[in-house]
Amino acid sequence: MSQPFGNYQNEIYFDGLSGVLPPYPMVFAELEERARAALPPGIWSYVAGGAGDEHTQRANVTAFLQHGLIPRMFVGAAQRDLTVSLFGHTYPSPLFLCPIGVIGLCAQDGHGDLATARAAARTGVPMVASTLSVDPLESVAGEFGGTPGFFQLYTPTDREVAESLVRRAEKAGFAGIVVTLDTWVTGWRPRDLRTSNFPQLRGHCLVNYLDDPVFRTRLARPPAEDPGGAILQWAGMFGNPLTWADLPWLRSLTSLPLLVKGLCHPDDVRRAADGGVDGIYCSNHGGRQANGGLPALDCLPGVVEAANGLPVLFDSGVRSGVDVVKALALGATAVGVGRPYAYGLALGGVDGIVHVLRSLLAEADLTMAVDGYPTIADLTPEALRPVS
Ligand SMILES: Cc1cc2nc3c(=O)[nH]c(=O)nc-3n(C[C@H](O)[C@H](O)[C@H](O)COP(=O)(O)O)c2cc1C
Ligand SMILES: CC(C)CC(=O)C(=O)O
Repeated sequence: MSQPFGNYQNEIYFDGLSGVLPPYPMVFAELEERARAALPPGIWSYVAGGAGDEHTQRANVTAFLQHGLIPRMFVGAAQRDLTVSLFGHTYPSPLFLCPIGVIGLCAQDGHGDLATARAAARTGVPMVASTLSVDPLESVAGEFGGTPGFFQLYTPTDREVAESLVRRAEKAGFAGIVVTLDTWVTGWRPRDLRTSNFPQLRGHCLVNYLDDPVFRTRLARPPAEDPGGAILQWAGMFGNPLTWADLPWLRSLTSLPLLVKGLCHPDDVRRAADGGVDGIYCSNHGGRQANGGLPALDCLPGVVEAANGLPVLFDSGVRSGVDVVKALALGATAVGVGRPYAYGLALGGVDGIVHVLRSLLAEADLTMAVDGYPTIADLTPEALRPVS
């Protein structure tokens, strides 16, 4: 049995009774509103924004409303089990922290990557650490405590630099490599075009390249002497339009578990599985990359079926504990928290992230208790009906 996450509710009640108001919002709408006020406008619009008119981004969220949980009685769900086994490690809950490239900049001290890793250590919720970080991947992994996290690779076109990043992630103790496939080019993002701060934001998140011994051999002069040259060198190798022909090479890069992020089509899932990946990560990048697509949740059942038993990580649109329960019922092995934890970080650093995670878990746990689904195994598509 995992820890009773619902106890967080009692803690808040008792704090409230002793006159200490909960310092952070309990629901996403308020979290978002307060983060908007707390973050510098350019960072806010970058994090909150998406592709085109953001229809897909909104649909990711509303898709959850199309599914209703059916409560079951006489189940006696007094004990719940939310533990999940992933690649040989048992995590206390099915949540994970999505890779967020500029998460570093959402923290008041500019070290949001480290803060996220510390929140992972405190909650047992693993972090998928982005290549695009403010803090070096070795320092991030150094904060994981007993919660092994994953390294998300943006694959540079320079294969030796890619290999070096993976070697470093292995050496730093990451538990797996997540290769993101849907962002080799940035989508059409009107909010970023309006604020035109995207290049500057990215420029702050290149430490993993600038520190990399192989990347540095590609530079005429060290980054400290010629920062502009280093950024240009990086920009020239960032976007790698990978094809299926690259999968054997990606697979050969590591013996760690390899996951591919951004898969929504069952045929792609089957082909990736045939190519030897260890896990599928179903996501549409939170609607940041292509507008006009299906909500990621609608793709999940097909992905799960095609994955044929491989673990399926899911993100895009998760805003509540009930959303977590629904994604599990549709077959996700683990459910990713994206923007909500960025907002928690902006409001309260490590404590803010921990609060967001504990709130999601308390709501998920209590929903499973009330609705009579005590374990994740009990959550099947049968637990859901379409909302008319
Ligand atoms: C500001 C921001 C930066 C992101 N950076 C990355 C990244 O570096 N690598 C990656 O694979 N996904 C990145 N993502 C996508 C997330 O991993 C995830 O797919 C998405 O946030 C899920 O959608 P949601 O935030 O609406 O729940 C980013 C998302 C946001 C909001
Ligand atoms: C486009 C990348 C540089 C970062 C990212 O993944 C994102 O902003 O969604």
